Amino acid sequence: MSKHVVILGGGIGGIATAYNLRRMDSSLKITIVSGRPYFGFTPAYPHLALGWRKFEDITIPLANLLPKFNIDYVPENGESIDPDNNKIRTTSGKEIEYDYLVIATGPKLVFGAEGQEQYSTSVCTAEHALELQKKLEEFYADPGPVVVGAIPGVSCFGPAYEFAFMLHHELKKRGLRHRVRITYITSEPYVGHLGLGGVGPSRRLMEDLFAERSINWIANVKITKVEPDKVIYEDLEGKQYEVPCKLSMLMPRFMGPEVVASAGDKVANPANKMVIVNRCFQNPTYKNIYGVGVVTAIPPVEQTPIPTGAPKTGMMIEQMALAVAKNIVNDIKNSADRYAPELSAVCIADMGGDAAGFFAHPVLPPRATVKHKKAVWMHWFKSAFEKYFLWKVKSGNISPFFEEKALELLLGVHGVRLCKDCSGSPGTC
Ligand SMILES: Cc1cc2nc3c(=O)[nH]c(=O)nc-3n(C[C@H](O)[C@H](O)[C@H](O)COP(=O)(O)OP(=O)(O)OC[C@H]3O[C@@H](n4cnc5c(N)ncnc54)[C@H](O)[C@@H]3O)c2cc1C
Repeated sequence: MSKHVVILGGGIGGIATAYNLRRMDSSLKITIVSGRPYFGFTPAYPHLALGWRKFEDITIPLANLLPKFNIDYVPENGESIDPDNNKIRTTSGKEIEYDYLVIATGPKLVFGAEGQEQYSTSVCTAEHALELQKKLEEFYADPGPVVVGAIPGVSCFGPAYEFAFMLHHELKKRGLRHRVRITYITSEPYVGHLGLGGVGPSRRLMEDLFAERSINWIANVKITKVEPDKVIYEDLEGKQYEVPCKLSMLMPRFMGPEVVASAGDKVANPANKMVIVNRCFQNPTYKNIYGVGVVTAIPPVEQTPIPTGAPKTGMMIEQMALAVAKNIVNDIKNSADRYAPELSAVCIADMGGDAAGFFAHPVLPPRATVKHKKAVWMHWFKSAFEKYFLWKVKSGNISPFFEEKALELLLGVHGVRLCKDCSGSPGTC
């Protein structure tokens, strides 16, 4: 009888794992369980907030898409996991048995500063971005100071930089830029750290980009409170300061959702409830459970005075999805070969007219390759990549051979590597 792989989550990680599995083994039964009825291209959510994209441009309904590739779809969230009996329960109480479980739920958002959820905004989901779009329309009619930034414990800083740069661009276009003071406030020890310990000259570059755009910055501080008209932060000595604002967009912290915690401490990291995985993204205790994407527990790149985490970018997630699919298929075939993702990070901060890109390979230093580029073509590249990624999702082929070849030739990235010993922390193979 064919094996059943259940995947929790229909985002970048879940879809990429499902498509890789389908390509590698046409006989597998694959089920995606995901309460959000669409695939959303998360990197375009800041663009959605600014009205530069429509919801329909960057989302694809799952119910019609997945059956085309012989993937079953359950339009509900997973509520609990019973790892000893190999089954999950959905929010409606349906029990689904699995031979292999891939947890790819993305993060639970933690709005850790007092008043953040109430008085600030976010671009982390399409719904948040649409809400922000409405607020921005009111804001343009009566503008004032803006704070953009990240609270302590954030791992995903890219969207905050992007939003600050893109808002600058939009305000200029509307002839409003001179009426809006923009301040970037962050838990990173310096701007351009990005949760990655910096990438080449990212500190100098980000400082220059902010200075050229008249964006003030305050780094190495803890945002503690948001009020309707101000953001309050604390320095390392605990001294408090406030910055007035009419609008703020602050990145929340990420942790694992309740469904991961329900599987117990051998699956959920006690500190952040993310999925405990080894180098090959397999849970060390329950060997038929894997993690892919933002929900996996990866150690920070370095300790920082105010806690920050390592971002899990799209390229890293595609590499995780490829390794996990290979490992599941090899396990079924009784092959001993196991693969670990290389974990290479690409961050492209769109700035409206141009964009700044960074490449770190691998993410954990020492790095073999570090590249950076700021150019007009990078802006067009990011927009073209969005269309290309959505095409991949629509066509059911997430890892076309030409993409693998191009990454190998241009960046020296192979995506995954054969791993002789899976034990050990992610990114160390
Ligand atoms: C605003 C933003 C911009 C970003 N921009 C970039 C970028 O430009 N470049 C880049 O490389 N990376 C970027 N990232 C980082 C990363 O690529 C994205 O976060 C990416 O979407 C993560 O993919 P994922 O599959 O782990 O999670 P998601 O894409 O969030 O997908 C998770 C899915 O699981 C579903 N789910 C949640 N709970 C459950 C449950 N209990 N049961 C079943 N399903 C569940 C969710 O509804 C969602 O559909 C960005 C992140 C954010 C937040």
